Amino acid sequence: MRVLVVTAVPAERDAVTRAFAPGDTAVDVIACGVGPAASAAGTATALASATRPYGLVVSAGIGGGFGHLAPLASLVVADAIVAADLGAETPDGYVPVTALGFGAVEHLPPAALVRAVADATGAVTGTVLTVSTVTGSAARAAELRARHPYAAAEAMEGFGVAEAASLHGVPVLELRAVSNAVGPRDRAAWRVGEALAALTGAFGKLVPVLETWEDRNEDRDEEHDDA
Ligand SMILES: O=C(O)c1cccc(C(=O)CC[C@H]2O[C@@H](n3cnc4c(=O)[nH]cnc43)[C@H](O)[C@@H]2O)c1
Repeated sequence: MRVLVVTAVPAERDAVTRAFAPGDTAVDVIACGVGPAASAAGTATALASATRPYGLVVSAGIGGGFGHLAPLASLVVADAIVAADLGAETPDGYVPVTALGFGAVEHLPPAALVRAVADATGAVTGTVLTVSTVTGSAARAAELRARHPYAAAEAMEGFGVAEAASLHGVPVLELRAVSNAVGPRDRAAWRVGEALAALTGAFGKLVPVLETWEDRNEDRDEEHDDA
């Protein structure tokens, strides 16, 4: 199975790439830029121009962690990838686009794969929010936590990657290494180096997981072929 890993910036791409042996052609890692629009455009382009199809897309990088669930340098694997600010403000509060009759605000990665990734890497599982604006206040963090009680992390690309993957019928995962706490802005407190090292460590443990998952999927495909 070929895997496409999508990061925002080159430092994240290189952290993921460091985990793989030179010449391993089963995994392609690309940096598409910051935010859901750049990541959706880059992922869709990569999927559409692939000469051999991808069996999985992974949105990966650093992210903000919610409270005690996801401390600095810990890992979060998404059991739900949720667009947290795709909607409308109304007098009664925020309304997601789905309540307005449009689109989607959530993608669900394959549950068995999420469990396997969590077991292999020690990642916490939870909702990973996609935001267009990094949270910078305690009030906004509390608002997001109230709206998404299972949120473990926030980042800026997962939902864009997931929309593109969904359009192409490819399953998606999101894996984040926590560089900072979600809350009042304190850029000096971000621990980017530690988070990137955690990301490399996590991907080093993922290869056997992906191979096992591929085998199981192939078994399932054969069962379907027989039916
Ligand atoms: O400054 C650096 O050396 C550096 C190295 C690698 C990556 C960065 C970034 O700033 C990447 C931006 C990327 O990070 C995600 N992110 C991280 N923390 C948060 C957060 O609290 N809320 C939302 N997003 C966050 C996000 O996905 C950005 O694309 C810097």
